[in-house]
Amino acid sequence: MEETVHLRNLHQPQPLLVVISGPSGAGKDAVVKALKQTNYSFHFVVTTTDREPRPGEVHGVDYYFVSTQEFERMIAADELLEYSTVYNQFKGIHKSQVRDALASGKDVIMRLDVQGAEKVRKMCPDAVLIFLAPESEEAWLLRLHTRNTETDEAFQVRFETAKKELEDAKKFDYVVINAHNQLDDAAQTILSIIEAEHHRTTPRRIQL
Ligand SMILES: Nc1ncnc2c1ncn2[C@@H]1O[C@H](COP(=O)(O)OP(=O)(O)OP(=O)(O)O)[C@@H](O)[C@H]1O
Ligand SMILES: Nc1nc2c(ncn2[C@@H]2O[C@H](COP(=O)(O)O)[C@@H](O)[C@H]2O)c(=O)[nH]1
Repeated sequence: MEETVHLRNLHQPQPLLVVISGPSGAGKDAVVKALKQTNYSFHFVVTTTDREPRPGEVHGVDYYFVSTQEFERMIAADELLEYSTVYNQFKGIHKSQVRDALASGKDVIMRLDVQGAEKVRKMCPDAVLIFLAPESEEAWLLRLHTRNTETDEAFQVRFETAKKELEDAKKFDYVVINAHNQLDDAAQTILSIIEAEHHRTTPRRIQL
């Protein structure tokens, strides 16, 4: 009698939880936007925040904008998977959003500051952590200045925080350089990482 060969069991990709992190101005939002423009189908986690929307930001697309009181209610009700105070404002991720997306079989991508990424690592060791970084200090400063969304004081806080965050890059699984005017290359590298992750012999298993 011939032995059965279980080829079908060899490749069974599981949905990934991918965290894109890195210092302010590294290009996290830009790279997520670039990923959305590719054929890759994923769920982008929309963060809830109590900060005011910036011009052009859309509720439900860029963030869920809520009052501080509503955010505090979510914390008390234990509705958030992760939350942090980032530059004096609350940022957090609703558990149900992530669970529903993973249950649908889609990869889930979230962009978090570095402290948030570390919290997700503790809660979910099988998450894929990607540290996005600019290629030089000059390019990075130019980028942050060109975006023109911070006061001088806020800018300085982000810059000082970023210097510390760079030291944490080694705790991540991957580092991707988002070189100036090479955004599509950075997005492509992230897609390659995700593709490779789907071919692991032992798939990462996300349990929340
Ligand atoms: N590769 C790149 N080349 C040139 N400009 C870029 C590149 N990547 C991003 N940018 C620009 O740099 C600025 C900062 O990018 P972005 O807002 O995506 O950073 P971020 O990491 O999400 O920052 P924050 O953490 O403060 O939200 C934006 O104006 C964006 O358009
Ligand atoms: N810890 C978390 N950080 C988050 C989350 N969503 C976004 N962020 C990060 O906050 C800063 C500031 O963002 P901004 O839009 O106000 O400039 C930035 O680094 C984001 O990546 C989150 O859910 N948790």
